Amino acid sequence: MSRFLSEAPDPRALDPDASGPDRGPLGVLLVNLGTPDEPTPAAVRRYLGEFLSDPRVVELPAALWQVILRLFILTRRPSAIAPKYAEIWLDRGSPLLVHSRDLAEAVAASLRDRGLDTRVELAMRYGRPALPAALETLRAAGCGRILVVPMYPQYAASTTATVVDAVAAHLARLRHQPTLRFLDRFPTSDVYVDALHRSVRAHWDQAGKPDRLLLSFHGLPQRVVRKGDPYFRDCMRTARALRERLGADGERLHVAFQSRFGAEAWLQPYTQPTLEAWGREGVGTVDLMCPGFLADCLETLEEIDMGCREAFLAAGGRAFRYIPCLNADPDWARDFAGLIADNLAGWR
Ligand SMILES: C=CC1=C(C)c2cc3[nH]c(cc4nc(cc5[nH]c(cc1n2)c(C)c5CCC(=O)O)C(CCC(=O)O)=C4C)c(C)c3C=C
Ligand SMILES: [Fe+2]
Ligand SMILES: [Fe+2]
Repeated sequence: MSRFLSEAPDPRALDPDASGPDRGPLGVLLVNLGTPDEPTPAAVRRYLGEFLSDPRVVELPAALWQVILRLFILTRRPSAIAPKYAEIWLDRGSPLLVHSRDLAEAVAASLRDRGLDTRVELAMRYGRPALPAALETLRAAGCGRILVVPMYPQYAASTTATVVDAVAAHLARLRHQPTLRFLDRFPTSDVYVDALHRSVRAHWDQAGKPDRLLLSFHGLPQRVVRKGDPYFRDCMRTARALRERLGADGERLHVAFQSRFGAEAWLQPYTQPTLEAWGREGVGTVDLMCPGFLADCLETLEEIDMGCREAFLAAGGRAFRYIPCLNADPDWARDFAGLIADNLAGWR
C-alpha cells in the first residue's frame, strides 16, 4: 500500500495547496448573448452562424436547418443587418458589449465595496469575450466557487438554458470542477422592478406622463412556450410587478413582443403592428421600454428606437419616447450587486 494511504494523512501532503481553490475568492460570471466584433457582413456572418446553429435557439432538425441557414440566411442576412449595426455602433464597440462590460465593472466595484473577496468576469454566450476563457480566468484566479449569472431577468431556454449548457460543456473537460451556482432568473426581484420603476418615474418627471407605456419584450415562438418554456409567464410577472409599483399609472401599461424571426407565430401582440394601430387610433404619446434587455443593443436601439419610432409616427402618432435599458446605471449596478451578493450567501 502506498505511504499515502497507510500512514496518518498529513493534510498538506494530501493537499499541497492548502490555501487552494476551495478557499479562494468567489467567482461571478456574468453572461450576455453576444454580438459581432465589427459592424461588417463578415463579422455578422460569423456571429449569426454560431448563434443560429445553437439547437436551443432554433429547434428544428439540425441537418435541415443547417441547409436553410447556410443557403438562405447566412448568404443574405449579414449584408442586410451589418449597416444596422453600423448605425448604432459606439466608439468603444457594439452597444451590447459596451454596456454589459460597464455593468460588470460597476458590479465588481460594488461587491468589493461590500468587502467581499470576489472576481467578476463578463462573457458572451456567442462570440467574444468567450465563455470558456472567462471560466478559465476565474479558475486561474483561484475561484473554486463560481456563481453564473445569465444577464436575462426572464428565463428562456434559448437564452438562459443555453448558458447553463455552455458552462456544463466546459466543465465536462475538467477533472477538478469548481462548485457552481446559477442565478437563473429574477423577473420579480425587488431590486430589478424598483430599478425599472425608478427609470420610468425619472423619465416622467422630466418629460411628463404619456398616453401609454408599452413594455416590449423580445419574442419567442409560440410553439416553444406551448412546449413548456416559462418565458412568457416570466415576462407577464415582470409586467404585473411593474404595474403594481406604478399604482394608478399602471393603467397606462401595455405589453408587446418584438424581434420576430422566421415565419411561424411568435408571442403576440407584436410590438410594431401594435404601435401602428395605436398611431391610426389617435394615441398621441407613447413611451416604450424594453425590460427584458439589461443592455441596449441592436434590438432596442435600431429595431425599437429607430424602426418602431418611425412606424408609429408614420401611422399618425405624435410623440414616441424610448426609455433606455438599465445599462450601467449606478443605482441599478449597486442593487444588482446586492442581488448577486445575496446569491453568494452561505458560500462565505
Ligand atoms: C432578451 C432575450 C432574448 C431572447 C428570448 C431571444 C430569443 C431569440 N432571438 C432570436 C434571433 C435573433 N436575436 C438577435 C439579436 C438579439 N437577441 C437578443 C436577446 C434575446 N433573444 C439580443 C440581446 C440581441 C441583440 C444582439 C446585438 O448584437 O445587439 C438576432 C441578431 C440580429 C438579427 O439578425 O436580427 C437574431 C437573429 C431567436 C431565433 C430567438 C428565440 C428562439
Ligand atoms: Fe434574439
Ligand atoms: Fe432583430
